[in-house]
Amino acid sequence: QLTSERIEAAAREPHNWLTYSGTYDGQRQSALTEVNKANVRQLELKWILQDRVVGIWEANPLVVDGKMYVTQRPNDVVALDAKTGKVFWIYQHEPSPDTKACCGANNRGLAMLGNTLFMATLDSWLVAIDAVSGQVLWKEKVAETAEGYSMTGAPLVVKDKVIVGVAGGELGIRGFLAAYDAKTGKEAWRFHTIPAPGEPGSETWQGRNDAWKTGGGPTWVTGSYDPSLNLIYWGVGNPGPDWNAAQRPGDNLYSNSVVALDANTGKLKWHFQFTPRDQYDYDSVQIPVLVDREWNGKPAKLMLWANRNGFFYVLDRVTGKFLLGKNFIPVNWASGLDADGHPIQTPPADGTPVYPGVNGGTNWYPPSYSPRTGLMYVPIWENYAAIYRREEAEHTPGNFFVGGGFKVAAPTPNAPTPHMADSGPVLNQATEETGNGAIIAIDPRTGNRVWTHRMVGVTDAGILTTASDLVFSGGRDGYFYALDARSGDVLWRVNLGGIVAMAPITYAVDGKQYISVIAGRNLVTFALPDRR
Ligand SMILES: O=C(O)c1cc(C(=O)O)c2c(n1)C(=O)C(=O)c1cc(C(=O)O)[nH]c1-2
Repeated sequence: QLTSERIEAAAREPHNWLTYSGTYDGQRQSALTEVNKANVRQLELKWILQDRVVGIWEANPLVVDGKMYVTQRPNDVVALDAKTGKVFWIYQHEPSPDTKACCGANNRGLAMLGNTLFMATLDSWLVAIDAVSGQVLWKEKVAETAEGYSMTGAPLVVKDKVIVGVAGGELGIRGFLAAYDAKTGKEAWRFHTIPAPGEPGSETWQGRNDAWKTGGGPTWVTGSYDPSLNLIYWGVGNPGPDWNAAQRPGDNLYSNSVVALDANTGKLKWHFQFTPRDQYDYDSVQIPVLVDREWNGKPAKLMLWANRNGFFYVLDRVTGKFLLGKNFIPVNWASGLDADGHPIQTPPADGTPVYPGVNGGTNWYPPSYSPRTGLMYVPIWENYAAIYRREEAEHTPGNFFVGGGFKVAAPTPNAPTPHMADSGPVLNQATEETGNGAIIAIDPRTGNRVWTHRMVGVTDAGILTTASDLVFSGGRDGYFYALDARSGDVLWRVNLGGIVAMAPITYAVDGKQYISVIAGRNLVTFALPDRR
């Protein structure tokens, strides 16, 4: 039985991976050390699970007491033996073909409580599934496909509730987070990321009277949770329409913000907006990384955030106060941050390149933080810009509401596979991307880069760190890497032949450490050779 107490203390059972980021703090750091710098080169293939569908596979598996649970696109759930890869059961939900998702039939994984798994489906159902039998226990409709909503993120279980976010920032939605009773599926609270007239924040929507109704603010990546403060932290995406900010004068709260909500009631405790009145699609949906360490000589509860807009931030997570900010790549949409962390916006002239481009300096890819090195590890895109075209957007329910378009500014030769190339019922917005991917280590005390590991092409992969000072990640070039967490040196790499588009995880069964990563259609699991 997976209790909420066990999830809260997940760091104490590193043989399991109990929630999206491994632990509630979003650090994606494992205490397992069997695989270390000296032996990582000996990692060998243990088993592979192949997806039935072609397309980018972004799911984060959960591992609970020797069993693994993972989703496959569009909305299959697979239960398997974490040691051998033997499949126990597969549950298939076929999302309604009417569903429009901006960026592919993505699904990033499950949440679990007790013996129940929770999946948010592309057509916006929250489905509760019995982890033993694969049977549906209950299903709730979270939002309407016809209004432009979809769901691609993994839910987050907090105490007795399941919290879900929505996608649809390009489709004229009004974003929200919703909490459901894990047993019954009854809705417990809903927090709208775009305030209605009269609510606090509504003064930042000075456009047409109903601009807030189609104001975007999606919540498509899983947030973090601090049990000591009982606060849920969740990133909010772009305002709508995306490119034509002229249609929505004002700062457009709570788009491109982090919101801190009371976990019991969904009431807003504080917010911090990274990109007011965005016109570049800088969704601030990155995973909030919660870190307890000294700040100015005193113990502090911090939040670290490398944002899609190209800036790295340190916030006080009790109050939301801005402590430090610095760009981690060259940017030209802002000349810097003011004393409160607000960007000093310097919009480049229309028709000229904006850095970073539409995919940002980083995106949804999970970062990692190691309390051992004190460094934050971030997958980034560099040398990557977009030129925007802005025009009047007209809203029709369920259709794209973007107000223009963009093209990638400077395609590099031999650009890698477009990551939004996809087929099926889902519409794609972007067809080409370029730039260089890298993994960087940032020192939170200064915001400076400590090291950079450059890749061929860009990356969609998140990062796992371990207490043996290893950094695992991959790229669109198909390589899976182990780097030295202190120097960034490549200790081991293997070509898996497909895009690595999730964060690796690690777990142990019968005392043996495994490392799983998805590349292309394959979930590949490695371990050290068995001792004979
Ligand atoms: O505004 C939204 O609702 C929304 C949703 C999603 C998604 O659900 O995957 C993406 C984006 N925006 C987006 O801007 C983006 O760059 C993106 C990349 C990806 C991906 O899975 O690689 N999804 C999304």
